[in-house]
Amino acid sequence: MFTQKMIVNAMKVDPKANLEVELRKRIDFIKNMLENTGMKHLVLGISGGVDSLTAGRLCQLAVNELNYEVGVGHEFIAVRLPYGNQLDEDDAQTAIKVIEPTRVVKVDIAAAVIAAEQDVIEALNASGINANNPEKNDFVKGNIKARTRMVIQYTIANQVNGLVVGTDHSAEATMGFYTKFGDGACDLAPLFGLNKRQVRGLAKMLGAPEQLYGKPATADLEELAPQALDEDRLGVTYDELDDFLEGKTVNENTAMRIKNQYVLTEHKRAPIPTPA
Ligand SMILES: Nc1ncnc2c1ncn2[C@@H]1O[C@H](COP(=O)(O)OP(=O)(O)OC[C@H]2O[C@@H]([n+]3cccc(C(=O)O)c3)[C@H](O)[C@@H]2O)[C@@H](O)[C@H]1O
Ligand SMILES: Nc1ncnc2c1ncn2[C@@H]1O[C@H](COP(=O)(O)OP(=O)(O)OP(=O)(O)O)[C@@H](O)[C@H]1O
Ligand SMILES: [Mg+2]
Repeated sequence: MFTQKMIVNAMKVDPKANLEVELRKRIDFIKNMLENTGMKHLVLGISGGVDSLTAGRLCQLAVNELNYEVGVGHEFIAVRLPYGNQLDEDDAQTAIKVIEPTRVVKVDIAAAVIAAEQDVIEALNASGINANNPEKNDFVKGNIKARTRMVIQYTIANQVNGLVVGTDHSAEATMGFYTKFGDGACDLAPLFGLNKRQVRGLAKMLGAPEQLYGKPATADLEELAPQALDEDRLGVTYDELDDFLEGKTVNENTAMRIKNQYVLTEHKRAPIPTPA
């Protein structure tokens, strides 16, 4: 069993972090990734949530600095990936205004997601595997959405010879609250080492309005529960998770829930098992 201390050490959250220092460190990290790989483009989906706003603005600041310091041609491509009409589209547009990305590319994922979902359900039913549970299908379809967004971001990265940026931070990583090889797939994860309140703090420093830096987190993947709050799904609040990751004492049931979820999702953070 993992102890709180083991999880805190692995998730690398500094409770005394100075956000000015964190900001500089993360912009430099992104710049170094571009310099070391020889690539000039960064690609990231912008949802309307605080994580992608923060990571997106860090990317833009990194390419702006590189364009000034080492030469032009560095770009941040913000990708809008709605599933049909997005309920919080206004927030996504506000995020884009804050980020001021080099470019915005929009791809509606609905057709691709529906095609994959329907074809698989049909094939499973034809093979004798019952795939007609509406709740399960809705949950599984949520993961298809996250993985379709991954496919599109990598398609753009392939086209422009760029890197895909991830938005995973330490609160999300602890709970494994992401789709394996979906939004969990990326070439760099500049928010890792921050808990959720630190991500919100960075967003505020970067000029986000309160409506975005204080916005309740939603994966927004379920059609049977649009805009469902992460906290309802996780069974713990981000404040509790953040406190846990800062080494503070939290309610015993909460601590147990976090530790259990950390164990259950260890496979998402670990290298792929091989026989040798
Ligand atoms: N012990 C183990 N060792 C190795 N592999 C293991 C495994 N257990 C499951 N697996 C594999 O992992 C799969 C399950 O993982 P996965 O496919 O990720 O699916 P799962 O973890 O069941 O679902 C993803 C969760 O993340 C949430 N999410 C997703 C995307 C974005 C956000 C957000 O906050 O924006 C949140 C989503 O709401 C849902 O609760 C299994 O089907 C299996 O292939
Ligand atoms: N509709 C969307 N358009 C573009 N990218 C998306 C969309 N939905 C999800 N993503 C991508 O998947 C990532 C994971 O979603 P997640 O909900 O964890 O982050 P967020 O929406 O940025 O912030 P929050 O967790 O506070 O809602 C996003 O950061 C973004 O890169
Ligand atoms: Mg979100």
